[in-house]
Formats: sequence, structure tokens, C-alpha cells
Amino acid sequence: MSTLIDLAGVTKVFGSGAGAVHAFGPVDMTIEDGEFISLLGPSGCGKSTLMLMIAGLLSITKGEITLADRKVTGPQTDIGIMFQDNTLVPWRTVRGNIDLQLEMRGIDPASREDDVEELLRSVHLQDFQERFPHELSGGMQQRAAFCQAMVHKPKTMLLDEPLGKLDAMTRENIRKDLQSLWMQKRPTVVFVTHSIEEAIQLSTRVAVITPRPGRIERIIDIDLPFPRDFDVKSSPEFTAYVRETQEIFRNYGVI
Ligand SMILES: Nc1ncnc2c1ncn2[C@@H]1O[C@H](COP(=O)(O)OP(=O)(O)OP(=O)(O)O)[C@@H](O)[C@H]1O
Repeated sequence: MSTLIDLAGVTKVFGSGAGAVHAFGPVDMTIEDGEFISLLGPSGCGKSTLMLMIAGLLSITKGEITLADRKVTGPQTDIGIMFQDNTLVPWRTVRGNIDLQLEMRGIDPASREDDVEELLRSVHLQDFQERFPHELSGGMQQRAAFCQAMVHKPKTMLLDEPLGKLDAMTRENIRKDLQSLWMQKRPTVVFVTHSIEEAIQLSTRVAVITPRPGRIERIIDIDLPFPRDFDVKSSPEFTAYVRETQEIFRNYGVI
């Protein structure tokens, strides 16, 4: 595997003087091509700040980020990005929202019809493509947002708590779909979550981040077979990873 994202001394301070907030870093970390890495850390430790800096949507105070061998100096277009609140526009159908991502990049949606159909099927939305966002459940909206984030086949996906607002059952179902999509297409995924179990279930590595200013406390390789179904999740090995991670947060007094 080769390095896709390189963080070198990345630091973010908001504001200046007495009101300055040291939000993140310094952090050095490499993210390999095709891996699924979760950023796991307490509220306010700078996870979203880091995602925005990787996407080139927020300036870096100190240090440097390299994405696919190019220094990030402004908004990146060859990435898929998704937040807790989706960015579906209300006046377009599911299909229209997905096509919008292509149109914005100058790609003719007609040339990608088969890909869009396949994506919609993979998240079980094929029968809802002509519905508007308000006609969908929260889970279906996030599934549509996944299609939006993936339709231009980005090598890198930045997913910032995409399942955060969903109920436990929907969350579990979408995790399954996300895992099988990742297994099929192998984009590099950077995934922010507060859930220890979710991070361990989905990731090849989990980066455990300290309370603000966020620094990498430990990077844990998750050596469990994919797909990580109920059997894997109830294995002693899975439980051992959960305990190891809980222990770190307990030592910080976070849980
Ligand atoms: N635009 C901003 N101006 C000033 N401070 C900010 C700004 N954005 C974030 N911060 C501060 O930076 C710190 C990190 O915020 P960030 O949203 O990155 O944390 P997070 O780990 O994603 O939190 P959560 O898990 O609750 O979403 C917080 O203390 C926050 O108040």
C-alpha cells in the first residue's frame, strides 16, 4: 500500500491572542491508499476540524497536508465528503441530487447511468430514486448522501459522523452497506465517529485522539476478518479491542 494522505505537524488554532482556541495538533500521521481509518475521540477534540483541513476547506495554522502527493492548499474536488447533516437539496429528487454531483464536476449524468443505478441498488434505494428528500426517512436520506459522495468515484472519502443522527437499527444496517461498498470499491475512507464499536467494526485502523487539543494517542490495527458480521462482533478478539480502546478513554477521564 502507498501513502495517500500525509499529515506533517498539522496544527489548528482558531483566533488569536487571549481568545485563541488551540483545537488540534500537532499531529503526524500517514493514511494508506485503500484503508478505512476511523478518528475516534471525545467531543471537541478537533475531528471535524481535521476533516475540513484535509478537504482543503479550512486553513492549516501550522504544518502540511499532502493528498495524493499534492500539498493541500484549497478545496479538493477528487474527494467524497459527507457530514452528520446531509447536503441533499430539497428541490431535487434522489436521482437529481446524485446527478447534481456529476453536473458540478462537468460530467454528463447520462454517461454514468449504469454506475448510478448500481450505487442506488447497493444501498437499497433503487425504488426511491424519483422521491424528494422530504419523502425519505433519515436513514434513506443518509443512504442517498452516500451515493452523492461516491458517484464521481473519488479515491478518498471523508465521512464525518454520517450515522450520528440515526437510530441503532438503521445505523447497523447502513454500516453493513458501507462496509460492503468499501470492500467492493476500496476507496480510502477517513471516518469520524464517537462509537468505539462502530470504529472497530468498520476500520482497518482506529486513530484514538486525545481531548482538545487533539493529538493521536494511539493507532490501533484492527486485525479482524471482513465482513465484520455478528459473529465477528461477538468474538473475544472484538471485545478485547473494545476494552483496549475504552481503557485509553478511561485514563483520560472521558468515560
Ligand atoms: N470556526 C471556529 N471558530 C472557533 N473555534 C472553533 C471553530 N470550529 C471549531 N472550533 C473549536 O475547535 C474545537 C474542535 O472542534 P471540532 O468541531 O473540530 O471538534 P470535534 O472533535 O469534531 O467535536 P464533535 O465530536 O463534538 O463534533 C472545539 O473546541 C471548537 O469549539
